[in-house]
Order: sequence, then structure tokens, then C-alpha cells
Amino acid sequence: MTMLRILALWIGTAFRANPRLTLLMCVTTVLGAALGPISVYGVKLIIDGATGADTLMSGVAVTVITLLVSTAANQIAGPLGDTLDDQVVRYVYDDLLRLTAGIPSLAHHENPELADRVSLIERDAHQLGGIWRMLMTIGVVSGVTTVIVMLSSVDPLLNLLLLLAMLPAAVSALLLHRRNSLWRENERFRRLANGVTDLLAEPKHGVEVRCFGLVAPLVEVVRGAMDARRIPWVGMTRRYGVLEGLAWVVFGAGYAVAIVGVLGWAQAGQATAGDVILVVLIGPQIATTAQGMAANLAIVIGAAQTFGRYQWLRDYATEHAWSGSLGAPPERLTRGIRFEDVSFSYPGTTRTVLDRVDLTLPAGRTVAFVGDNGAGKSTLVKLLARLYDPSEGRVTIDGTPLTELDPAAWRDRISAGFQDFATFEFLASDSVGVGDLKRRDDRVILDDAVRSGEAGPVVESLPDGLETMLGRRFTDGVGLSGGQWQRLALARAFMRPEPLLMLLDEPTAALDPEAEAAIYDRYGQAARDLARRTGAVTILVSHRFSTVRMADLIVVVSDGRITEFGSHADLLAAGGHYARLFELQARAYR
Ligand SMILES: Nc1ncnc2c1ncn2[C@@H]1O[C@H](COP(=O)(O)OP(=O)(O)OP(=O)(O)O)[C@@H](O)[C@H]1O
Repeated sequence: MTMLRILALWIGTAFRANPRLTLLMCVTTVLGAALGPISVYGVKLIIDGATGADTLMSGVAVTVITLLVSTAANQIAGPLGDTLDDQVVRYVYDDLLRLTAGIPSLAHHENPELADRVSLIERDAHQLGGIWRMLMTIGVVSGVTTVIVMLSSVDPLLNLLLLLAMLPAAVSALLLHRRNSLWRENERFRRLANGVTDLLAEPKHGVEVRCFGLVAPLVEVVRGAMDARRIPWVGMTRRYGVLEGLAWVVFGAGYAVAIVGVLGWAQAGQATAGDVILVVLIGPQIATTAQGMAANLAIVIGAAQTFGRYQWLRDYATEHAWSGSLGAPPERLTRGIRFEDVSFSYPGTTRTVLDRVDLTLPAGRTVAFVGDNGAGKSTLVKLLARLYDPSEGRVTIDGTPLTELDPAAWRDRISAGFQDFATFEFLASDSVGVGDLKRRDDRVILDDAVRSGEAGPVVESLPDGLETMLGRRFTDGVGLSGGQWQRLALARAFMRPEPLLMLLDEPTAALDPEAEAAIYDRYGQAARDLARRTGAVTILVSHRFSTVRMADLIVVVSDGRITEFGSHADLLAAGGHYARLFELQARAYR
């Protein structure tokens, strides 16, 4: 069943990429492979005709026509196949991007099994174009059938030759199977080598890599990972190479025996001269057919495995598409957002990161999350954006479970600024504008967002203002400092007009104090304005208590639990963890 699905996906992919070309390939490959051996039969008819039988003219006709047609078919099969390959590979690359980027959760980015499979598909994507190889294998099968018919016309015993010629094909198929298992087991080494190579090439890490003298040890890690993958593969290829050589020797011996045998039959009057010539000529044909079979089988098995992974990824994407979540978010929040008995462990881990969290974030309020490193603040933020689903319990929006809302529609109503902001190396206008794709070309809104994100001075310093290309990796664009990038990220967060939720997860860590104060002023205004218009909840994650105190409510997170909850004044009066931390920071500033 699985094999059939893979086959259907393979052919379906080629047909989706280019239906007419795929059909043409089907016809030409089958034709090309079947006609070669028939031409040998024509030669037999000619020889028999020359030695008395009435087959001379038909032999000439069969030989000439089959040779012409098969040569023409083989000639066009190559270029057509290459074109089809190219189109299928491009189609699959697009589909891979669509599938992986289309999964609404973040969980798959942290799934090593998925990462290995995607990485293998990307590496082997060229094989996915091998549809014509598969067709050629079908062609080879029709060629084999023709050979069987002709050998049987002399003596069915001669079909043993074909069996002997299959030995090397079997050895190479076995090698392929073993090699594939080895690659799958060792894919993590390739990803490790690529990851470390990227790290070495990434300008962001360049300073530390050089200061700490990490170039040589990291290069050593890359070499070690490549060797861990390469050495077993070389040994295996060598062993199977010897076996395949031996298999060809066995075939050669069988061929010699067959010629001697047919000669004996001819001398005894049991075979014609044409039969002898047929066996002599068909030997190389059989070898070519078997070699073709081995080569094609190798590619077909490889492609079938890659298509198997592709099928797995498509199934995974379908299962994780949250296609049942279709609800629309409310126009405005009236009650607020609730965590109801929420527990959470990151996918693939067992550690409980959030432990039975019960928390109400009232509509129209600004709520600050504070707590030690690793307490679970950012995890709460990720659950609010539904980047993951809770392991237990639920998050509700005005009473509706978040899992019932269309994730794209919900995220459309979120504005966000993060500590780990993205540095989009686009035109400056796009780097900000992607904060709301629908309005990214609206200059008035862009200018407003730039002003609100305190990014005005950054844009003014750019040679072509918002029309300046950013980033130096791919173009002659302008390089920015960490703080300048962050200001653009903040501007991006001001693009959406009517969010229901504003997520600010340490969004000012790279800013100078003046810009930070100004930005929080803006956020304060935006939060009050949004509270009035949409009842939006603003979430603020920060370690700076001067910022935190401006929130209406403060949530202290400790080891995945909520330990304190209330206004700044309430929590100070309670004299708990918050009060101690606040006092500690305040003292440092005095
Ligand atoms: N992607 C992940 N996979 C597995 N565990 C994770 C992942 N992200 C975070 N964690 C773990 O979850 C716990 C909570 O992390 P979280 O990022 O929510 O903490 P935080 O309170 O925001 O910390 P910080 O103040 O340092 O930003 C940590 O122990 C962390 O190791």
C-alpha cells in the first residue's frame, strides 16, 4: 500500500509539474527500450534469409525500422527527461517550502526526525526528477521481455543467461538499500557539519569565533562529522564493488558456455546459423539491459525512498495543519484571555515547563510577566501566539478555546516585538512593512510605524531612506547595528492597526536607555488606545522593573508556576519575591 502511494505520488508529481511532457516521456522511453532487442531479431531473420529461408526482406525491414525508431526515441528521451527532471525538482522545492512553512506550529522546527527527513529530501531532490528513470526501468522490463521471447525462440534454457545477468543488478540494489539505511542513520552528522559550517560563515558569530580561537576546533568538528559519515560508506561501497565484479565474471562464463552450446546444436543441425548469431549478438544486449537495470534500479530505489520521505512530510503537514481550527477571532475582546489549568512540555521533551497555570489576562489591560531566567515567561507568550498547543488545559479568548480559532486569523490580530527579532535583509520599507503584509505599501502607515518604533533616526541615516537595501550578505546593502535592527523590528510591531494582543517579549534589550524610555511611552499610549478600540491585552516580558511597574498587573512566574499576581503596589505591599527583586534593582540605581 505504502509503495503504491509512493508510486502514485511520484507519477502524480511529474504530471502536476508538466502533464504533456510526462506523457511524451512515457511513450518514448517504453518505445526506445523495447525496439533495441527487436532489431537483433531482424539480424537473425537476415542471416536465416541469407542461408536459404525466405526472411531476408522482412529481416532488413525490421532491422532498419526498429533501429531508426529506437535511435530517434533514445535521442529525444534524454533532453526531454532532463527538462522534466528540472521542472519536477523545482515543483518539489516549492512544495517543500510550502509544506514546512505552512505548518502553523513551531514544534516541527525542533523535531530532529523531521529535520533529518527534510534535509535528506533537499539533498536528494535531484532524484525526485527521476520520473523518466522510472519509466526507463519500465522500458527495460519491456526490453527484458523481448530478450526472453527471442532466447526462448532458440531454446528456453538460454534464459538462464538473463538470470545470471541479474546477479550484478541484485548486488547493486542491495548496496543501495544498505547505503540508504547508513545515510539515514548518519544524516545528523551531515546536518551537524552544515550547521557548524554555517556558524563559521555567519558574520554575527564571527567576533566570538575569532576572539575565542574557535576556528580550528570547529573545522575539526566539521571534519569529524564528515568522516563519521564518509568512512563507513566508502568501506561498504568497496565491499559491494568486489561482489558486483565477481557477479559479472559469472555472467561472462555463462555467456561463453551458451555460445559453445548453441554452436554444438548448430553442428548437430538443431539450430540455424541465425540462432548462433542471435545468441552471440544478444549477449552484449543482455549485459546492457542488466547494467541499465542496475543503474536505473539504483536511481529508482533512491527516488522511491526520497518520495517516501516526501510522502511522510506531506502526511505530517496534513496532520499538523490544524485544519479543524476555523473559527474567527472576536472583533474586540470583552472579557479577556485565560490560561485554564495549562501544563506544557516542549515537544519531544518530558520536562514540565508550565505546571497547571491558571491565569486571567483581562481585556484592555497591560500585564507584565516577570521571573528568573528559564522560569517560563516566553513559553507563556508562545502559547498565546499558538506557536504550540498546551500539553494539558487550554487557552481561551473571550471564552473560546484558542484551538478553535483559525491560527492565521488569530495571528493577524497579534502585534509582536521580540528580543530575538528577525533581521530581514530587504528594502527598509519592506523590513518594516512585512509587519502587516496587507498594508505594507501604505506610506502613511509605514511612516507612522517608523515614528512609533523610534526608528525615525535609523531611516534618516540611510542613504535612500526607506528605499535603502539593508544587509550586506547578499547585496551592497547597508549594514545596521543591533539596536538599529531592533528599532526597525519595533516599527514592524506597530504596523497592525487593530491587534487584540500585543506581545512585547523584551523588545528593547538592544536599545539605548533614551530610546527605551521613549519606546515604552509609545507602547503605553498604544496600549491605552488599543484597550479603548479593541479591548486588546498587552503583554510585557521584561527584567527591568522600571518598565514592569507601568503595567496594570504583574505576574511573577517561578519554575513554571504563577507565584504572585497583582498590581505593582499590591505586590510591593505583599513583600514577596517581586518586592525583593524590585528593591534590589532600585538599590542598584540609587
Ligand atoms: N524550544 C525549547 N525546547 C525545549 N525546552 C525549551 C525550549 N524553549 C525553552 N525551553 C525550556 O523551557 C523553560 C522556560 O523557558 P522560557 O524561554 O519560557 O523562559 P523565560 O522565563 O522566558 O526565560 P528568560 O528570562 O531567560 O528569557 C526553560 O527551562 C528552557 O530550558
